[in-house]
Amino acid sequence: MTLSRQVLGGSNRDLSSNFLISKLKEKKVPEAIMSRVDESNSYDRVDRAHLNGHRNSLKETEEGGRTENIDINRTDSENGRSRPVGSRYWYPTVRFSLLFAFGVFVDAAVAIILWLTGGNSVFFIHNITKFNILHSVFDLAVISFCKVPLYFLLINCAEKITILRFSHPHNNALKSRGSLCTASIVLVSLCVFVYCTVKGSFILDHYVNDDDFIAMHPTYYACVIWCFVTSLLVFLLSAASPVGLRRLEKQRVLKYYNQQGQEVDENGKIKPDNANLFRLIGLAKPESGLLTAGMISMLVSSAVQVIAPLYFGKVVDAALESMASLNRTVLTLLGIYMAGAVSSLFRAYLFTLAGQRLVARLRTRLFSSVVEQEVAFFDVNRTGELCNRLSSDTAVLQNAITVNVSMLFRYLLQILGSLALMFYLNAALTGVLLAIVPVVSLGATQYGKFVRKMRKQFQDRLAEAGTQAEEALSSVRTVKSFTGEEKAIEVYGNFVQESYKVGKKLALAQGTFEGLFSLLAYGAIAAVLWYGGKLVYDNAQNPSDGITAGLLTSFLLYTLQVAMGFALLSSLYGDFMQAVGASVRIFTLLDRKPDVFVPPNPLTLGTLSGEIEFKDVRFTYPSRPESEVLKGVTFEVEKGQMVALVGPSGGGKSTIVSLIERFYDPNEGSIRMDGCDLKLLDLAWFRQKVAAVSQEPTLFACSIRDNIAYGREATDEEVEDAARQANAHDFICGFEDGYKTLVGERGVRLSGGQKQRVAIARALIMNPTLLLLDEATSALDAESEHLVQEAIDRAMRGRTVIVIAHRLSTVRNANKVVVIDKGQIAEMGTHSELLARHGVYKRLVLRQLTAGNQGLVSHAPSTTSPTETGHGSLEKGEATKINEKSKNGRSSETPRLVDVEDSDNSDNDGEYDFYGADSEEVKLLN
Ligand SMILES: Nc1ncnc2c1ncn2[C@@H]1O[C@H](COP(=O)(O)OP(=O)(O)OP(=O)(O)O)[C@@H](O)[C@H]1O
Repeated sequence: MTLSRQVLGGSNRDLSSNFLISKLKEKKVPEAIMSRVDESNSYDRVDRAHLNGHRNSLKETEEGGRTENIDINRTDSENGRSRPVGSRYWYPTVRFSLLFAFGVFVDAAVAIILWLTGGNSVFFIHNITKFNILHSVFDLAVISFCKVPLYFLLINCAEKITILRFSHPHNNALKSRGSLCTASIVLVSLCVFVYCTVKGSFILDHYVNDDDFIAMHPTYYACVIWCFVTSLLVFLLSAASPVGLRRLEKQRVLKYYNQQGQEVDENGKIKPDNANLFRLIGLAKPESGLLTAGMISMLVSSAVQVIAPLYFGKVVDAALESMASLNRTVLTLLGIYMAGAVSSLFRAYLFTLAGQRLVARLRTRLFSSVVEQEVAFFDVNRTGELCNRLSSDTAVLQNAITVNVSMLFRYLLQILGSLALMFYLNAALTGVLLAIVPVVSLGATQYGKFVRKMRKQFQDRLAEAGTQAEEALSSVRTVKSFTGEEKAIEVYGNFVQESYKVGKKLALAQGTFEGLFSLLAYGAIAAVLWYGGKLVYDNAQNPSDGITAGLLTSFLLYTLQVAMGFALLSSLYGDFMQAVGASVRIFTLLDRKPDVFVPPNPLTLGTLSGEIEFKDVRFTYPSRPESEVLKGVTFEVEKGQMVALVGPSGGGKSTIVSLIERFYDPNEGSIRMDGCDLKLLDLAWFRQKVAAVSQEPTLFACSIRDNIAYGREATDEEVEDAARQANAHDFICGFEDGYKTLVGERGVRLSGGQKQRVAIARALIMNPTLLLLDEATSALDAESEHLVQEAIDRAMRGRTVIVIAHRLSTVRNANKVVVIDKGQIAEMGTHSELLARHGVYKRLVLRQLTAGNQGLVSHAPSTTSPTETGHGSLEKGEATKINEKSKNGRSSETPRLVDVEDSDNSDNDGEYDFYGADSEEVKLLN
């Protein structure tokens, strides 16, 4: 909805309102708004706490002076945030009072035009000089002229009082003033309606019963009918005005402003100007050349459409005249149609082409805007929904901005051109037709509103169903393995059913509207036919009277054309409203700035050694602000070191890795790379130096070669070299298409182990300084695990590595083991140091081993039996002992997480000597 009018001003009594006003003036805020702010009225909604905060921050800035140092913890303004200092209500442009005023204006204009049409004739003069209620419509024109300012004044006053009453519901003085205003509107409209009805009845009575009745000019009859119909409508609208005006309370929007006068949200984030019609049309600016050419073609084709019925009539008259005349007229008509066909071809081609170009550009822009969003954005926005924006919303805009705009102009030209010619052909007949138009238009507007609401609901339901389908289809393996097909079908079916319910209502509304519309349209045709037939009859009696049969034919065709034009226009209204909805969503995405701190001068270091320092890092996921995930984590990783992160599931290990990749920024504390805060580094440069291999790597649906070379341009040799290092070369060569083998969506055509090795090759080809690993274990068979482990071991050499460790062999080799528990560092040291401490780490090792799991971090129940476990996972001795333990009554197939204290105190007596591979460890565990 286009919001433009600000009515109430919020000002600040605490902070000098002069300050706000001067700031607003600096930003060239329109005078209208300024005066409202200046009013310092009682609708003040300034958040005092915010203002005080703002005042403090101002003070700080003044005291601190200007400094070149960037305080990266105070990123508010850089991220487009500044506290709101005031708020105001904005009201929609298209609201009751304006619609009412517009309607009254059109009503008066048409009435006056109909009166003036009788000009240059004796009727016109007699109308004024010999005024008679039965023969003049001068009185109707005067009433129409006078009622416009009166209604404008009254409705404006009523609206102001209604708005004041929103804040002062118990003010009796306001209440009575409001009632007086409303009563005045109703009274005036009632008087006008009564006068028009009485006058109309008199004229009708005399027209039908009085043989001496002196006929009026034809348009004066139309004027009487018009005034009767519109005065009834205005009276009904006046009676409904209290309800219409009160709706403003729901329609108004509270907007917040910062000290610069920019619109912000409650949190102070600058809000983009999301959707207005000009911006929507502005999207098509690059296509202006095509659209102009299309418009010219459209003008020609519309002109043909307007002229054609005239020639239809001429053909009828020519047929009654002579054969030669008929041939000539039909040939001319054919020529006109040919011109119309050629121009229609160009019109359709040019507008559709412009639409296609626009949507292609919009989709690319939208996709790049979405992809550039911070990772947290994707935590709260579902992929299916975003895909919907890209596909359906852009398609709606494509049609609205190009094809629908062309249709709008076409139908308008068709209606206006036809009406002009109709007036030219016979003004009285046109007047009869025009009297029906306002009723139809009002119905169409109401219908448009209803359809807009229903379509939005329908689209929303459909989008939800689409999201469900996308989720189920993209995880079809999981769905099938849990025999979730029926559930997925049911869930999808429910959403489709919901959309169907709305669709049903929409269908009913559409049917009802079309039925009523047809009734009115055919009624109009019948009325025209009757009156036209009478004129043809008069013409047959006396050739100087009435009209010819050909002219009536033309007139009927014009009537159909006007009726169709109106019908199609009303359907366009729904489409435009849908486009406005889609544009709000699209502009919101297009305007959204990624919530990531970008330093003014991003740094790139000459060399990156890979030293990392976490200093008192605290972090909360934006999507779950109530629970802090990292609670003051401090540790260091030296150059070339391998650091293992271990700890219970959900402790925060992956979060640490995500923070290093800068998917998120810490809320407090800092992460430094080679002594430099991560936030100050050039993000793209930094990410080139870091490679991550996750437990379940995602591959793209392209060839193996393209997957390996995803991070950078690489030669075939480099790709092959990386694949060799990752133990992937042999299996790739085993495929028929070798490196050109397509891996399928998310790599479904490769096994888990193969996928991981391709992912390792993809990381290695980047030659990263820092390698982030999430070791995978459970999903692989012994042989793949061995190959993957070997590839990982090789990849780790000569780099700084942070690994979320699952294997004893990994932690044993780590320079440092960091135990993360409940978002804090529980312990830190080498494997043997930690075992000697009898703390969380030791308990963790015992628990996992007792449960028959080989890992230090259990994510999923292991399906690998201990005897199958290869060298990469557990040492031979370790496997044997676990197996023995299984035989002792604890099945390794059903891992049991025993109570930590239990396992520590009772179960471990002499049982955990599987560390026999290393006698020191065995002692420590016992
Ligand atoms: N994107 C996210 N949005 C909100 N909360 C999250 C998100 N990712 C993780 N969490 C929460 O943060 C906490 C730590 O998760 P994290 O994945 O870092 O743990 P972890 O130690 O790596 O666990 P695991 O070993 O099971 O992978 C968990 O409580 C988790 O629910």
